Amino acid sequence: MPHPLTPGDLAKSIAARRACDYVEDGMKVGLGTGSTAAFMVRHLGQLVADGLRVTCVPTSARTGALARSVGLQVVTLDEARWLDLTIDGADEFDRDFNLIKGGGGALLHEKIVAAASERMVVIADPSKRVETLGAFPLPVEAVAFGLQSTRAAIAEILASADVLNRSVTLRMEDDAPYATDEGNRILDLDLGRIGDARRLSIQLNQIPGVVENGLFCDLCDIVVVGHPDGRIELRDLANGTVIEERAEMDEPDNIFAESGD
Ligand SMILES: O=C(CO)[C@H](O)[C@H](O)COP(=O)(O)O
Repeated sequence: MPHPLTPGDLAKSIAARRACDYVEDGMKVGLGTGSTAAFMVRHLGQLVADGLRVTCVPTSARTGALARSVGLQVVTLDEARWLDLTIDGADEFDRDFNLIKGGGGALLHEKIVAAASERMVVIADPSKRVETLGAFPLPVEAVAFGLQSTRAAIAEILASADVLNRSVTLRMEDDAPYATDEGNRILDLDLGRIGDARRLSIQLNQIPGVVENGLFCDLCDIVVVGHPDGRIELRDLANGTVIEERAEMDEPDNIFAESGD
C-alpha cells in the first residue's frame, strides 16, 4: 500500500533518485544496502523498466532480493570483475568524505564493492553529515572463533586511540548474535569521536580476528544529500564543488513509497 513519506524518508528518496542520474546506459553498478539504498534500487528498477540497461552487483542478500524483485539484472562481483559506479548510503560522512558504514551489517561486502568501483556515490539525508566521525557506533566485522580474544585486542587498541568513549558491544538480533552474510559477528564500538579515522582503521584491521571495519577512507567520490524541502546538494570531492538543486516535488516517488528497507 503506498503511504506518504516521512520527512526523513523524503530526503533519502530525493538523494537516491538524483544519484541515479549518474548511471549511464550499459554501466555495471554496485548497489548499496540500507533504507536509503533501497530507494535507489527501486528507482533504478523504474529506469530499467523504461529502457535503461545496467548490470548490478548487490552488497547484501537483502539488496539482491530487492534488486531482482524490481527487475534488475544481478550478477556476482566475480562475474562483473569491476564496476563503473557504486551508490550506497552511509551512517556518517565528514568533510573529507570519510564514512562510517555498517549500521545495516553489510560493511564487508560494501567495502569490497566500493573498492572495485571507479566511483562511489554516497546518498544521505542531512543527519548523516558530521564534523568528526564517531557519534555513530563503529561496526567491526569479526569472525566468531576467538571473539573474546578479538574483543580484548580491540580494547587494547582503543586504550591508546584518540577517541572519547571505549565501549564495545556485540550486535544482537532476536536474542542471538547477529550474523553477517559471511556468517561473521559485528562488534559495535561506541567511540563518541574518532580523532584519526585512517589510523584506527589500519590498526583494527591488523587484529587477526577482525575481517573489516566500517571506516571507509578514500573510497567515496561524491555525496548527494537530499533535504525534506526538496533541496539537493551535490558534493564532489575531486573538484571541491557543491552544487545546489531542487527536486521535482510533484514526482510521485518523492511523495509516496511502497515501504522503506
Ligand atoms: O552501511 C550501511 C549498511 O551496512 C548503510 O548504508 C547505512 O547503515 C545507512 O543506512 P540507512 O540508509 O538505512 O540510514
